[in-house]
Amino acid sequence: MNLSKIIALVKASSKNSLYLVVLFILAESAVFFTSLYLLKKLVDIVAHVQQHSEQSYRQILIYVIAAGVAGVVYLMIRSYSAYLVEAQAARVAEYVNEQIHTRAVNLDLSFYESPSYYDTLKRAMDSGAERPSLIITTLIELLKNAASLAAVGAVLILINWMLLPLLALFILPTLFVRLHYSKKLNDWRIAQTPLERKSAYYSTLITTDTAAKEIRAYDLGNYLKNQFVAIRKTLMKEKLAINLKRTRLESFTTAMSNIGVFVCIGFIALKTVSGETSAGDITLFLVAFPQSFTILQNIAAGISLLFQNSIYVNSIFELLELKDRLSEPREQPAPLPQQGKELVLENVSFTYPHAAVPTLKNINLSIPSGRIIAIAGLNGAGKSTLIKLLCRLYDPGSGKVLLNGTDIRNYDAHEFRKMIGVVFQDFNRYSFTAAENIYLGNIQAPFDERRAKEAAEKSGAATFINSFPKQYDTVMGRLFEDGQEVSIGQWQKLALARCFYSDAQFLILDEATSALDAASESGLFDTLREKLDNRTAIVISHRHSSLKHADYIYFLDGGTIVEQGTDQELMALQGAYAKLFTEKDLSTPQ
Ligand SMILES: Nc1ncnc2c1ncn2[C@@H]1O[C@H](COP(=O)(O)OP(=O)(O)OP(=O)(O)O)[C@@H](O)[C@H]1O
Repeated sequence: MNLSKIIALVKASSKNSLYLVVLFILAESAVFFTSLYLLKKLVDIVAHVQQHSEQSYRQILIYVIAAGVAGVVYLMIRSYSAYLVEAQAARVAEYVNEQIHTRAVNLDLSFYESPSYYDTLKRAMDSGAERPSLIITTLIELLKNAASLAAVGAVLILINWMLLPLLALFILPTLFVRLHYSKKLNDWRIAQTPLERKSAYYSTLITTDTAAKEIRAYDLGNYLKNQFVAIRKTLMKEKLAINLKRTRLESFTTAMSNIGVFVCIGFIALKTVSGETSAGDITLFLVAFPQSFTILQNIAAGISLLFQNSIYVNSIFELLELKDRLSEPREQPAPLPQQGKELVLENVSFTYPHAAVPTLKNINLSIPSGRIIAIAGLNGAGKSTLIKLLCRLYDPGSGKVLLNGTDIRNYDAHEFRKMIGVVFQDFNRYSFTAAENIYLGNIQAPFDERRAKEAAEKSGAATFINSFPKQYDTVMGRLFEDGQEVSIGQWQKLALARCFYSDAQFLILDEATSALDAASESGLFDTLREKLDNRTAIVISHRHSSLKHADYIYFLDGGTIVEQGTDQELMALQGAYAKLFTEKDLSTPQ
C-alpha cells in the first residue's frame, strides 16, 4: 500500500485538519495515561492511609478531583477527536469522488473499450470514495492505538519493567497470527477478483431493468441466479477455510496469552508481598492489562482492514495516474478554422489497442464541405471505427486525418470535436427534459428555444414532444418521477434533434435512422440537404434508400475502400455495392 500517496491525498483534500486530528489523538492518549497514573496514586494513598489524618483526607480529595477532571477531559477530547476524524473522512471522500469523476470524464475512449482499463475504472468506482477515508480513519485509529499502547506500556514499566517483555512474549503470537492471516486473506482476495467480478456481473444482469425483459422471455432467471449462487458458494467456502485455520491457531495463541496474564498477576502479587510493588500497582495492572490486550487486538484488526482496503485504494490511484494516449498538440495548438472546408483521410490505417489485426487499412477519402457523403459496407467492415477517427476518439496508427489540410492532431482535441456533431449507433438516452436532451448538442451557448424547436422539427421529434402536456419540459424516460417513456425510434429522433441543434459543421449520422419507421426515414433523407443548412453530412447506413441521397459513396470491405462513386456509378459498376442492393431488392416484395 502506498501510504505516502494516501497522506498526500488527505493533505490535498483538507490542508491542515490532519495535523489537528493527530494533535487531538496525541492529547487523548496523554490524558488517558495521566488518568491511569492518578488512579494508581489514589489507590496507593488509600492503601497507606493514616486513619483520621487530615492530610490524608486532603490528598485523597485532591487525587479524586484530579482523576475525575482527567476522566472528564479525556471523554471530551475523545468526542471531539471522533468528530474531527469523521469530518476528515467526509472531506477526503468528497475530494476523491471529485477526482475519480474528473478522471472518468477526461479519459480517452480507448480506456472504456479495453477490459483491463475498464476494470480499473470500475473497481475504482465500485470501491467508492469512502475507501480512502476508511483507510485514513483506520490509520488514525492505528495511531491512536499505538499511542495508547505506548501509554499502557509506560504504565507497565512504571509498575515493573519485567512485565513488558513477559506480556509481549505471550501476546505477540496472537498478533502475528492475525497479521499473517490478514495477508493471506488479502492475497486470496486479489486472486479471486475475476471470480468476484463475474458474480457481480450475474448480479447486475439479474437486477437491472435493461436485462429484465429478455431474462423473463427466455426464462433465464433461475439459470443466472444458480450461476451466481454457485460462484458465491465457492468464494464463501474458500474464505471460511482460511478463517477456520486462523481460528484454530488463534485459539491456541489466545490461551497462551491468558496464561501470560496469570503469570504476570502471580509475578506482581509476589512482588507486592515482598514490598517491591504497591496495591496501587496491582490495581493499575488490572486496569491497564485488559486495555493493552484490547489495544493489540484493535491494532491487528486495523492492519487487516488496511490490507483489505488497499486493493481498492490502489485501483483509485491506478485510475488517477492513467495517462491519456491521444497525443495532444506538442506546443501551442493550432487555431481552429472558422470554416471547415474539408475533412480528408490520407493513407489511414488503424489497429485497436490489444487487437491483433488492423481494422482499417490504407484509407483515403475526402469529405468536402456542404456535401452528403455516405459510407457503406457489411457488418464489421470498419464504418463506425472510421467515424471514431473522424471524431478524434482515436488517433490513426499511420496516416493522417486532415481538416482544411492540417493534421487534426495539431488542434486541441476538445476544440476540434466542436466541429463534429454525431448520432452514434448506440446513442445516449438522457433522463432529462426533451428540451435538455436537445440542448446537450451545444452547451457552449445559452439555450436557444427557437433553434431547439427547429431541430426537433427537422428530426421529426417535434410531433411526439408537442403531444405531451408539458411539451419540451417533459422529462424523458421512466427513471424519475413524472418521466414519460418514449419508443426507441422516438429516442433516436431526440438524438437526431441534438445533432441538428449542434453548431458543428460536419454532422455524422451512424445508422441514425435504424429505429425510424419508413415514412420518418424518407421524410428525413428526402429533405436532408435543406435540413443541413450548408453543413456537411456523413451518413452510414445499410439501407439503399438512405444511401441514394449521398453525393458520393465509399464502400468498405474488410477495412479497405473497395468501391467509390455516386449511387448510379456504383450500381452501374455491378460490383459488391450493386450486388448487395440488387439481391436485397430482389428479395423485397414489390
Ligand atoms: N473496441 C474495439 N476493440 C477491438 N476491436 C474492435 C473494437 N471495436 C470494433 N472492433 C472490431 O473492428 C471491426 C470493425 O468494427 P466496426 O464497428 O467499425 O464495424 P461496422 O462496419 O461499423 O459494423 P456494423 O455495420 O455492424 O456497425 C470489427 O471486426 C470489430 O470486431
